[in-house]
Amino acid sequence: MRLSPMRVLVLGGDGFCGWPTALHLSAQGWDVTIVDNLSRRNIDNELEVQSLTPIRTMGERIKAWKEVSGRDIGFVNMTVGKEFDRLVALIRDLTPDSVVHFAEQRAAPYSMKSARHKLYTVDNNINATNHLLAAIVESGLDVHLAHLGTMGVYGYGTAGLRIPEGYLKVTVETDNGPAEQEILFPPNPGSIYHMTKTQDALLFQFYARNDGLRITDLHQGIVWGAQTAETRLDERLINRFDYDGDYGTVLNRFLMQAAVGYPLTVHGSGGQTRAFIHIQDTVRCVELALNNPPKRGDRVKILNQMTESRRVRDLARMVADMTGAEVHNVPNPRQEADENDLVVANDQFRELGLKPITLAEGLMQDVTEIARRYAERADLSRIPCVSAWNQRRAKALESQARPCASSPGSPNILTA
Ligand SMILES: O=c1ccn([C@@H]2O[C@H](COP(=O)(O)OP(=O)(O)O[C@H]3O[C@H](CS(=O)(=O)O)[C@@H](O)[C@H](O)[C@H]3O)[C@@H](O)[C@H]2O)c(=O)[nH]1
Repeated sequence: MRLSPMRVLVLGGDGFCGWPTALHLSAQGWDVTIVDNLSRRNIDNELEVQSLTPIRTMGERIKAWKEVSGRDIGFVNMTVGKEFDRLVALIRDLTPDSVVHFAEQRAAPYSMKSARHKLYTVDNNINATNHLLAAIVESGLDVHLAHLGTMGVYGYGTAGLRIPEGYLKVTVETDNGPAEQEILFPPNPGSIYHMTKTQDALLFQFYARNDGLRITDLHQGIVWGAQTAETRLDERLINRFDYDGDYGTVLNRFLMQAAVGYPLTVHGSGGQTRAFIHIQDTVRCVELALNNPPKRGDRVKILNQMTESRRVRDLARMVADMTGAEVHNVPNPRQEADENDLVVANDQFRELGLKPITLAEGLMQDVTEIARRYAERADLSRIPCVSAWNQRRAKALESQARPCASSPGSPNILTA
């Protein structure tokens, strides 16, 4: 029996999912090292926006965790997709059992902002994944890789199909009659960001088959909530909270908008149905994935990391009923279906023992309270989503923009 703690590298451990995951794994007894180039903080500078919650420097975060838990977390400042030799040396030096890979630009609107943002997202994300896979091979070590992927690889036009976990059963005609096969689910990304995750999936297929790498790809839905058991322990451990039009995700945005008295920004009819998961379940799922890796020689293990599907307008209604907020239907900057159904299989995590947190009012109030507590840090001019997917959407935004601001800084609402 192994007595030393399991070792894990958390790439992208400074981000919204990475930081609470690093803390959770450390609390569970894993020996954690964060690898991050702090790019998310630099993008805040570029966009001239900041996390609603006052996040601390990496040094302060790690010091606070040591004080609170008595446990050490290591930190290496590195760009995963650019510093190959350092990455190989780090893996050889630390001999991790697992690597969790969050080190990608994760916002669809940011990836669609301009040509430069498309190039950056493709370059950063695909190189990070390829460098990591090649580095694991180069190290000669048997390291399990768990990657944070997205539900968005499936697309949202699956016409009532219960979306399986990564692989689709198909019947093909052969000379001996019909035969069943399982193929990788056909990718159908809705943004450059989502497209990079579909490319990652191909890299995983190749390295698993060619080099026998053990890989888990977690197809995660939209995360909501802000805090986990560990980030709540001390204000210095607080997680980031994005509310701006590029990085804020829909439910957290609605809860924040309600808290600061800004009408809820439903894109189009709000008939878009998406998969959701609470941040506490995210960290639990990553732990479950690390504790249940595929065997060497197995195909890539793909799990749908979501707990429930909801329609955007239903979420807006729930938040409005809870808080009294107004709901505005605004022109949709995205090239996406106005209405879609979404039924998703998540049997594997349930079989591993996940007891999903659902959209209970109590937890939504928790987020609202955080938003209220830090409301004075909000810059309301950063709330509208202004990154358009294409010229047609950009024109629709421009032509329908009718500022109703009565004073500087008040909501610049677009009416449909
Ligand atoms: O103020 C808003 C913001 C968004 N939406 C709509 O809400 C839906 C979801 O948007 P989102 O920004 O919450 O989520 P998305 O861009 O899909 O991306 C997020 O969720 C993905 C999971 S999934 O959506 O692909 O399942 C992750 O991969 C990404 O990293 C994460 O940023 C979209 O139809 C969008 O048009 C609104 O109606 N109003």
